[in-house]
Amino acid sequence: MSEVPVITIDGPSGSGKGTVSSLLAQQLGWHLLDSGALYRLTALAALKAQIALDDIAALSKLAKNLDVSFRTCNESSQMQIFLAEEDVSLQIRTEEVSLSASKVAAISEVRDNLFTRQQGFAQSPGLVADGRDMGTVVFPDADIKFFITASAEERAQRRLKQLQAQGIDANIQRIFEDIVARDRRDSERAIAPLLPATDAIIIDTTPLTVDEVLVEIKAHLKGKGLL
Ligand SMILES: Nc1ncnc2c1ncn2[C@@H]1O[C@H](COP(=O)(O)OP(=O)(O)O)[C@@H](O)[C@H]1O
Ligand SMILES: Nc1ccn([C@H]2C[C@H](O)[C@@H](COP(=O)(O)OP(=O)(O)O)O2)c(=O)n1
Repeated sequence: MSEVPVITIDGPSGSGKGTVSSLLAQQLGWHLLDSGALYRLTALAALKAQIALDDIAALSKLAKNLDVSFRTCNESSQMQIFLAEEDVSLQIRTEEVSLSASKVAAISEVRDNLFTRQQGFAQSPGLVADGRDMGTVVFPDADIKFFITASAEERAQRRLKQLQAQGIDANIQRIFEDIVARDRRDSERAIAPLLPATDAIIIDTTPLTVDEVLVEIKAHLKGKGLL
């Protein structure tokens, strides 16, 4: 067990881990770590500074010195993400940044330089940590670990709806292919690959709504005395 209670929620793109982690953190009144955002911010900062995605020395320096802050907007309870005082909450979600983030995330020096920063999010009264390696690498002693997944087809459909709701024109075949390619890169990389921790509770959300996933997670939290 960790000093401050930590819940880890790992899983592939579009499994719903971001939605579920954010709702759970709000409902518990705990802190939230969106670790994927740190990789996205590193990628965005590299694109802005025109640093090549194979320049390991420059990228790891960028990750180390990233000037980022996460702020909760009082009216909407939505998280706003700032890079050097610029609100980049939307910029970090573009396809270009998503693709670049998964490349940057495969560099071990970048991961090492983001490690301590991520652990610093574990503050009282507790932390919900969302990512790929929260339960395996960053918080191996977490109080409870979840790995949430869904079929690639379902995840592509969810992403399509999400983009359409934002008024973004999208193509289901392209989204599906991107998801499969990103899954492959995230799972096959040598360092911190996308894998459930051996002690993770695995939830297949393909047939479930967000509320049903939360109900299932909370039942496990109750069982562990965390609720
Ligand atoms: N269980 C679910 N059923 C249906 N849609 C979901 C479910 N979980 C998440 N979604 C929707 O799918 C989209 C992707 O979810 P998100 O939380 O961003 O995934 P991730 O963080 O794993 O990439 C969002 O629009 C979200 O509202
Ligand atoms: N702990 C983490 C979190 C994300 N990553 C990688 C995986 C993805 O390619 C990028 C972006 O992650 P993010 O969770 O924001 O992406 P999705 O919302 O799941 O599509 O970073 C990682 O390697 N380790």
